[in-house]
Amino acid sequence: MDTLSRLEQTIAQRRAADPAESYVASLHAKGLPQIARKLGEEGVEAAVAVLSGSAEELTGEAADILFHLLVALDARGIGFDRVLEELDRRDGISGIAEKASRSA
Ligand SMILES: N=c1c2ncn([C@@H]3O[C@H](COP(=O)(O)OP(=O)(O)OP(=O)(O)O)[C@@H](O)[C@H]3O)c2ncn1[C@@H]1O[C@H](COP(=O)(O)O)[C@@H](O)[C@H]1O
Repeated sequence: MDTLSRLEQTIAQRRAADPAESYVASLHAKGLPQIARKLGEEGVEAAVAVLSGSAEELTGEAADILFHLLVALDARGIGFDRVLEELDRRDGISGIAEKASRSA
C-alpha cells in the first residue's frame, strides 16, 4: 500500500479515537471549521516556506499540508481516490487551454 493510502486509512481509523490521545480525533472534536482553519494555516506556512524556507522546512510543510488535506477530505467523506481520478481526468489537458475554454 502506498504512503498516502496508508495515511488515509490511519486517519479514518483515528477519527473516533480519544481526542486526548489522537490529534486526528482532537481536530474532529473541534469540528469542521477547525479542520478547515488548520488546512488554511498549513497552506500559508507552505507558501512561506516556498519563498524563504530551507529544503528541509519546505519538505516538512509539504507533509503537513498533505496530512491536513487528507484529514479535511476524510471529514467531508471524500476518498483520496476521487482526487486522483480528477487529476487523471485532467491529464494531458493544458492549463492554458483549459482556462481559455472557460472564457470562450
Ligand atoms: N502525519 C501526521 C501529522 N502531521 C502533522 N501532524 C500534527 O499536526 C499538528 C500541526 O499543527 P501545528 O504545527 O500548527 O502545531 P500545533 O500548534 O501544536 O497544532 P494546533 O494545536 O494548532 O492544532 C501537530 O500537532 C502535528 O503533530 C500530524 N499528526 C498525525 N499524523 C499522522 O496521523 C496518524 C494518527 O495521528 P493521531 O490521530 O495523533 O494518532 C499518525 O500516526 C501520523 O501518521
